[in-house]
Amino acid sequence: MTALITAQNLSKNYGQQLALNNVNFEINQGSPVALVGPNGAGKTTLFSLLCGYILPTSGQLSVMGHKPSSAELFGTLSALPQDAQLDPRFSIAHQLSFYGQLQGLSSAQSKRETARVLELVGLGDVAKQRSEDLSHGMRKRVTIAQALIGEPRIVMLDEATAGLDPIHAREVRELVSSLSDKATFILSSHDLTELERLCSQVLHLDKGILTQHQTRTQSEEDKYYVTLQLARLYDDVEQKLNSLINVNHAYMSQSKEYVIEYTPSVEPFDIMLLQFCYQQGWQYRQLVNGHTLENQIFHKEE
Ligand SMILES: Nc1ncnc2c1ncn2[C@@H]1O[C@H](COP(=O)(O)OP(=O)(O)OP(=O)(O)O)[C@@H](O)[C@H]1O
Repeated sequence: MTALITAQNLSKNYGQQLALNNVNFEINQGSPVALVGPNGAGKTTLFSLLCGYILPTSGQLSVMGHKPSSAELFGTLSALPQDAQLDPRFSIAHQLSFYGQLQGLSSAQSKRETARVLELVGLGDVAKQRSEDLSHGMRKRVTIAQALIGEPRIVMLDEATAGLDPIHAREVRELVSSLSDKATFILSSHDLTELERLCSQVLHLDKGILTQHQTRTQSEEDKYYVTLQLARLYDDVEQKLNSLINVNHAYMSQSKEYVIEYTPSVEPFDIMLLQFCYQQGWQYRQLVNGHTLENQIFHKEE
């Protein structure tokens, strides 16, 4: 499969400030991709490079085989900035049609396109309303509809759920998931856990350095690991886990959370472990096969 986006030895300096440091990655068409990292990690810089707003200091970036700012990519990639606002003076339909016309659609085409994208985000009935009549979550969905005008193949959403309450944030995630067959979404966020289930690939940036991680598919080397989260702190958990016959090594990865490497046997290890928790009187919160993504990224210990 040809990659949709390829970055090779990509670096970006702002004067003395190194924002991206020799970054390499590939993004294929399909499931959403998460771009995660703390403030100042380089996420916006990477988005800006992909959009062709700025040029790399060194290295190559290719979007569908073209340089980001090239004319061939017009209309195939869209980006929604974190602080995208709707104009309170105009109806939703009026604004979206205007964006359609900016993309080169005729008035009639842009009206049809507006109806299509509003339908896609489940807001076909708000076309005549103004943004102030809509909830926060609905406004966000309208801006996502705006990003879908012209059927781009890549849609980049910067902090799509920032400032939304948990219910609206979940709605946006579900919307992105349901639209994943229409475009490849790249979502940036500070919050890894919110994107872990939605995205199949995570690009983790920190101080301009990138690491790539696959979610969902469990790698071979992760096969005989489980991550156990207990509901509370108990005494000597690590020691007791290490005394179990099938356990090769258990360590506390963070408060109340333990990563356990085991040797498989006839009895499924997870059942045995839960029975052990029950015998010890330990209440558990969750048991995950393999390392959690958070552990893969932040707790590469031992
Ligand atoms: N125009 C600029 N001039 C100088 N330095 C900049 C510029 N833009 C970004 N930087 C610096 O580059 C680094 C990466 O910034 P960037 O905005 O890409 O990070 P980010 O991950 O998007 O952060 P946030 O989550 O806070 O938006 C930071 O150290 C930032 O201060």
